[in-house]
This record gives sequence, C-alpha cells and structure tokens, in this order.
Amino acid sequence: MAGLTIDSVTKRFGEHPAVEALSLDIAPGEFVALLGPSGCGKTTMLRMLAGFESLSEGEIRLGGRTLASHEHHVPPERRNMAMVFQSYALWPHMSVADNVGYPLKLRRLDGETYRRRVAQALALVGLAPYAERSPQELSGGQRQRVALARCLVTDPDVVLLDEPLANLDRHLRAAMEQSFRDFHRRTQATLVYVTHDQSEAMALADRIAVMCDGRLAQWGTPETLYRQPRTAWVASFIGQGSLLNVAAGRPGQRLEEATLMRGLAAAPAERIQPVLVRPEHVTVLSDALSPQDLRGRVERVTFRGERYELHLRLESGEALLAYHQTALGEGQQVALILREGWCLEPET
Ligand SMILES: Nc1ncnc2c1ncn2[C@@H]1O[C@H](COP(=O)(O)OP(=O)(O)OP(=O)(O)O)[C@@H](O)[C@H]1O
Repeated sequence: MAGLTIDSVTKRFGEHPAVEALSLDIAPGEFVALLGPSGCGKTTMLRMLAGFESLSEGEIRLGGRTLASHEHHVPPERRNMAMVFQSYALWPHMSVADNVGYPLKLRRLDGETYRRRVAQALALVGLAPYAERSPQELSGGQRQRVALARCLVTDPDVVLLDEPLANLDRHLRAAMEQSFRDFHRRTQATLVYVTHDQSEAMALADRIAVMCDGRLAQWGTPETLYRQPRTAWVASFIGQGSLLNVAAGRPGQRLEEATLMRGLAAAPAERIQPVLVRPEHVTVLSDALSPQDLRGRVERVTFRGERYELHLRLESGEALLAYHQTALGEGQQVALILREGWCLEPET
C-alpha cells in the first residue's frame, strides 16, 4: 500500500483559486475526510486526485510516483484509484452483478476470474443475494453499496468518495456509516472522503482536513479538531461551543477553571484572548446567587431528549451555551462555573 502526498497544490479557474497551496500527507490505508462548507474546494481537490482536473501548481504523488504536476498528468485509468459519486452512477439497464463487473470488462477480464471477483465484491458489501436484480429494485443505501462494490472490484490503492451519503435520509446515513467503516477495515485501501457534514467526518475519518476558501484551515484527528481547534472558524465548524474574550492565556493553551474564571472577571479592555468554551464544560447553578458569581440570564431552552440546551447571556453581553439536566425558565438568572477553555488564534 502506498501513501498519498498532496504537495502545495493550487488550482485556479481563471483568476480565482478554488484550491490554494494545499499540502497533506496521507498514510497508506488511512481514512481521510476533506471537510468544509459549500464552495471551499473539496470536490476540486478530489477531482485532481482522480485525474479529472489538471493542477495549476504543486504535485500529487502516490508512493514515490508522481501522478500529477504542472507538467505531468497520469490519466485517471492509470492511477489505480476508484471514485464513488453522490449520484451512484449505476447503469439502469444492467443487473447489479454486471454493474459491479463493468470495470473488469473494461480491463478485458473474463471467465472464472471475472465471476469470482464480482461475487467477492458483492459479498463484501452484503449484496450477494441481489446480484441479478436491476438497480431500480434496490433502496438508496443498497445502490450506494453496489457503487462501493463496483469500486473495490478493481482492488484500488485509493478510493475517492464525493459526498456518498448526501442523497440518503438520516437513519440510512447512520447505517451506511457502519458500512463504510466495514468497507475500510476489509479493503485496507486509502480512503479520501469529501463531506460538508462534520458529524459524518468525525464518525468516520482517522484524520480530517478542514478547508476554508480553498485553503487548509486545520489538519488533525477528530479529537484534536474538537479539543484543540486552531481558530474560531474551525471551532464553529466542529461541534458546539461559545467564544468568550478573557484576560488570560495565549493561543494553543488550555485554561483550567481558576485561570479562566479570573480571566473572565477582568476589565473589558484587558480581555483580548479569544477562548472556546464547550457546553459540557459549563456548570449551571440555579439557586442562591452570591455577588461574586459569574452570572447569566437564560434566553432560550431547547429540549434534546437526554438533556436541555441553555442559551445564556452573560452580563458582559456575550452568549454562552450550556447543557443542563433540568429545564429552567426563560429570563431566569443563574450562576455559572466554566471549568475549562481553549485559547484560539485571533482571526486574521
Ligand atoms: N469547472 C469550474 N470552472 C470554474 N469554477 C469552478 C469550476 N469548478 C469549481 N469551480 C469553483 O471553485 C470553487 C470550489 O468549488 P468545489 O466544487 O471544489 O467546492 P466544494 O467545496 O466541493 O463545494 P460543494 O460542497 O458545494 O460541492 C467554487 O467557487 C466553484 O464555483
């Protein structure tokens, strides 16, 4: 298995850079997500990996081999990569088995080898009993599994997936996430998965590249992105949380309760360090307030089944999100303890 290197890749359409100086080192067999809002360049990057799009600058390598640079372009069919699209792209007039075997036919494979590889690929995605059906007779999730089987039949080094769950409903998406994890475990292929859905990326990927306006905002494991986001933009994109200004700490530092609470109590002019506070790190006390407490007013309460979400307003005017086990009245005053905060880089 070969690692995939994206080295300072830029793609311009006219003057506009869709991807700018993007570098990622992807380990062999790693499951990587490209995550970001619509228009940030995820699909363009994936299409450059597949070979459907040329590069303006930089280089893409698989193992030691250059796949693409400004001067050099290995065509898609010679990259040993497979791509799964949002739309499944199945042939409606062919059976499930023929759809899966199609890439082998293109490679002029026939006979017993052909039948064995199609059967193995269908078994891997749990669709062996559906081999002779037509794709129209399958559910959305089953069609997406046919598309997965079709891409793994060629035994690719790298599988590229472009929002493969976007057309499925929420329940089916959760079941399909498990299919993707199984698929990854069994094939050991390197997977690059494009999505704008942070919870999907967090659930699936070993590492996530968060993209913003064609650039890499942060590259790390789901845990790192959640606990140690670099900027307020990344923090707002991954999970929930509140942004407060405090007079303590420096970017990349974790603040413990005492320092955080002191830093919040300082004069407004001194509170210049942006800090992320996750809602699970806020304790809400609803009885007997004392004058030195940090206070907030409940503005909105949302029931989430296992807990309530409280949207609070601090006396400084800043908004704070907290979780709580019981419902509180809107307008109620509460005392707050912030147990932990993470210092962010100021936005440039
Ligand atoms: N063929 C093209 N010609 C001109 N501009 C393009 C082309 N393809 C993409 N772009 C532009 O490049 C930018 C990035 O597009 P891209 O499709 O890569 O974003 P994305 O993050 O995948 O978005 P989405 O999630 O909506 O698919 C956008 O501003 C888009 O308009």
